[in-house]
Amino acid sequence: MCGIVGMVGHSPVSQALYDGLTVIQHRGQDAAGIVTISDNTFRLRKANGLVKDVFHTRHMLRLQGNIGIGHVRYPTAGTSSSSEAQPFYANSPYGISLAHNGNLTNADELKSWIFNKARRHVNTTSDSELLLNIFAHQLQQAKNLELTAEDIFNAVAEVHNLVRGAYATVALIIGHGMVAFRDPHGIRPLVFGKRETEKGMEYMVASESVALDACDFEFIRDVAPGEAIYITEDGQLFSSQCAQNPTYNPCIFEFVYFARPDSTIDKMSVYASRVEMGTALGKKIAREWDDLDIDVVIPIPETSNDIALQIAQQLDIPYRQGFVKNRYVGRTFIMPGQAERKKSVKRKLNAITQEFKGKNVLLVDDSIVRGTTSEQIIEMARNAGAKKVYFASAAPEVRFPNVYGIDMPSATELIAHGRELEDICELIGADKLIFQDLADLVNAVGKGNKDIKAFETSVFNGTYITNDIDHSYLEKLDAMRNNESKEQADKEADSILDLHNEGSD
Ligand SMILES: O=P(O)(O)OC[C@H]1O[C@H](OP(=O)(O)OP(=O)(O)O)[C@H](O)[C@@H]1O
Ligand SMILES: NC(=O)CC[C@H](N)C(=O)O
Ligand SMILES: [Mg+2]
Repeated sequence: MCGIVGMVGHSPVSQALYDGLTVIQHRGQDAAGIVTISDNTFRLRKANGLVKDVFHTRHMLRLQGNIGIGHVRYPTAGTSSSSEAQPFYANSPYGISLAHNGNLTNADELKSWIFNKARRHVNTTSDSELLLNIFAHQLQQAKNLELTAEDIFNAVAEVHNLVRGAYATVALIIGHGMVAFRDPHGIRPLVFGKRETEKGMEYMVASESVALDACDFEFIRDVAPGEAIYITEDGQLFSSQCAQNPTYNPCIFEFVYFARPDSTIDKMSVYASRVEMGTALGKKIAREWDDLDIDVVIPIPETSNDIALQIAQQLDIPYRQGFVKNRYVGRTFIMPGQAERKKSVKRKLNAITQEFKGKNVLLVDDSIVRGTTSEQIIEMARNAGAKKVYFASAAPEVRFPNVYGIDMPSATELIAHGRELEDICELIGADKLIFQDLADLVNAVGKGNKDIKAFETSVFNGTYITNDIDHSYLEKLDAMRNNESKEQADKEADSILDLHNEGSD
């Protein structure tokens, strides 16, 4: 999952963008970038790495201007090459720069369209660069040199007509301002807020509300599915619904894993939804495991902490933090390669022997995806002396690939794909295993906003909300992005793709 942020201010914005990116770092650890506008010129710095490593003082000094956007990347299309770090830039019309969270599902079609209809060449394999060029081409159709808000909204409407998939997007247009828009299903989150200053109102858009909190912006609201927000360089705000048939289908996995608990997405508190997940799963455990002989409930840090505490309370069993998390190792699931993910679990988590020795422990995680974490953690618990190791997942079995911005392209890499409970339990080495039911998960998250009639839940049930995903699409995606193919593509991209507009060192 990537993270995006954008700001229109009355004084330099680079520090607020940096701070905003730092608090949404959990959405992407691979690359980071900021672009600002000063004197009608883009100032860009982007590279592979964490926010703290990509931006040094010399870069921050270069990022002048009162308007800018930023991105943290977790690659889900193309390669991990720094040439595909964001924001991307197109020189025509006006000079546009764009950052994208999500994944387009008709990228091949769009690539042909952009060449044949717009005669534009896109040199990387990134779907986000395609999105930028489609948007740029549509803006080019405006009649007058000076763009109006209506011209911008018409361009977004045309983007919605052409592009399929998930896209929460923020873009800068030189001489005009900042545009943010969300796909017509609202799959990826996007919020905006305001901050009053002596010089006037400032605005920020971000993937998660926590970025607004960190930068002292007051939350205004979520950008609606299909809606676009346009803020001019001098701070006038316009908004318009640009999709014909928008529906509200946020990705449920944001609540399970991706988002920070202190964020609110589409009026639903991520923390509250995790507590509800704990209540529901606790009830299921009490219902289904009649010979309840659990001595202690232990979370697998960090995302499952709130869920495990609630399960412990529900079952009236002690809760202990039996694993210590190394604060210098990031999230393992969003690391780009399986080898690195596997190595990182032991570097990240270590057991406190006293909490395991001679006890029946219930380990709780938010989800089991590839099984990388659960398998190693259960072994660690046994090595620490646990008598019995039970395992609970706050999400149902993940059985289907994701095509909307979570890098799970290959069904065969998912431990629950084509397997039933007993097989999965045996594979991860647990004494007992339990998964949340999908209806309970939907209910736990949906409690916060009764207007959401359907979440994007494809990884659990194989129903893709955009209705354009079939077997052959998934086969192609698998061939292109399974572990081996990705490694190969990354190697090739590093050696071939040296032509890109990266900010210099
Ligand atoms: O079955 P797997 O493929 O291992 O994926 C699931 C695990 O990965 C995530 O943790 P991660 O380390 O990414 O981050 P966290 O610290 O936020 O829990 C998630 O919370 C699970 O623990
Ligand atoms: N996770 C995301 O949102 C990724 C955005 C885009 N598809 C990329 O790979 O850069
Ligand atoms: Mg985890």
